[in-house]
Amino acid sequence: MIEAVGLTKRYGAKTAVYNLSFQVRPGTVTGFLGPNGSGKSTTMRMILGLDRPTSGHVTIGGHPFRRLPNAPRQVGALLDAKAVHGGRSARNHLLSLAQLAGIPARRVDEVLGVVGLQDVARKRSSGFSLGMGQRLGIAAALLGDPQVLLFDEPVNGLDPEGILWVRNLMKALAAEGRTVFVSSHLMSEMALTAEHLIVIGRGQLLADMSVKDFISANSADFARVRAPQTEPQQREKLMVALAEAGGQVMSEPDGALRVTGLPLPRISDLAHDAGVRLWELSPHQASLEEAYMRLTQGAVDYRSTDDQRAGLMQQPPMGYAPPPVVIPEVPQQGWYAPPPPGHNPYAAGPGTQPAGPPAAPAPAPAPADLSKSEDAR
Ligand SMILES: Nc1ncnc2c1ncn2[C@@H]1O[C@H](COP(=O)(O)OP(=O)(O)OP(=O)(O)O)[C@@H](O)[C@H]1O
Repeated sequence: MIEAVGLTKRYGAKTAVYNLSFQVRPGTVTGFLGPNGSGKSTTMRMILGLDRPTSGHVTIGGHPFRRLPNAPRQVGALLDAKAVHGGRSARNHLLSLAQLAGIPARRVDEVLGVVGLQDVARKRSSGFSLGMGQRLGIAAALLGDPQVLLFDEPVNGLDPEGILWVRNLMKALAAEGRTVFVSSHLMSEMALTAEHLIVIGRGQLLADMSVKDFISANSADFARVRAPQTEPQQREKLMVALAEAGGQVMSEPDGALRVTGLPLPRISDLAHDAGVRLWELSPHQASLEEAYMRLTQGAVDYRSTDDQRAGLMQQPPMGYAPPPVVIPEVPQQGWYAPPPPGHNPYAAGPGTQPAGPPAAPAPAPAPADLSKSEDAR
């Protein structure tokens, strides 16, 4: 088990991590989430004894990393897959790590097989793709067959097959009773891999709970309702009926209505009573991404100016009750189901907007070189 108590790290005037307390338990994959610059890498580096906490402490199995007997056999980590001597072959890189940790050479060939690099084991790692480098980094983490594993963005650069492989590997390691702590920005992947989440923002704990609880605590399920778009007055009538019955109604860019606060049968009855035909009435469950965005949006440091124009900085809460006639639009595109394949009968309807991909995040300022230990920087 990993246990952090009051963990704080300051770099001069910058507080990277503040008063962080959490436990990472064995037997499950624990996801570590947070916006860029929120302190995830700094926390992982403190867990691994590479950065010294300004205050507080963190232990693995009850010991600070630096006092763990035979640490490489107990803890494996992938922090920066690029931290490899490019002139060495994959096998020689792992052999040198194994030698330092007193691990037999045959284990090197074993882990090369596990990560699927056996055929390129004697090639120089400088020629490796991003995904191959990640696999080599994962091999290094597995070398000592450790009970505790930390992975910082392990699927970075992997193709879909590689992502699936990492997902299954993390789950299998946890199912063997190991402690698996993994950071990622890929929410859809985290939703499939992790059972538990630790979420931080600006260095502080925002959530420590199961994925299921996290989603239900930070999002609301909603109904999607669509009246015939060829008859705008029907849509107006429906909006008024739903709002008068206490529903919170928001307009999606393609003209559908997103309704919270009313169960589906009630929406159906209200539409019937108002004499409005429905083209769609469907339940929608919020995703981990939506719940995450909702929780962390106040803690995002680096944001594209496009996002500001799109209103991502002032997103109204789900409980926002609009005036009966002027219905706000759902500000974030891409959070709802895509239109059906093939001919889309709603595509030409009023209020339809192209559902482009979410704006790319702004490039963060050049980060400090985290591949070196604090003492070396
Ligand atoms: N050695 C350092 N000196 C000064 N500031 C640092 C140093 N290391 C990290 N920071 C700062 O601490 C904050 C947390 O950085 P950290 O890399 O831990 O965040 P992160 O959550 O891992 O980010 P990302 O998701 O982008 O990898 C950032 O503001 C970063 O600039």
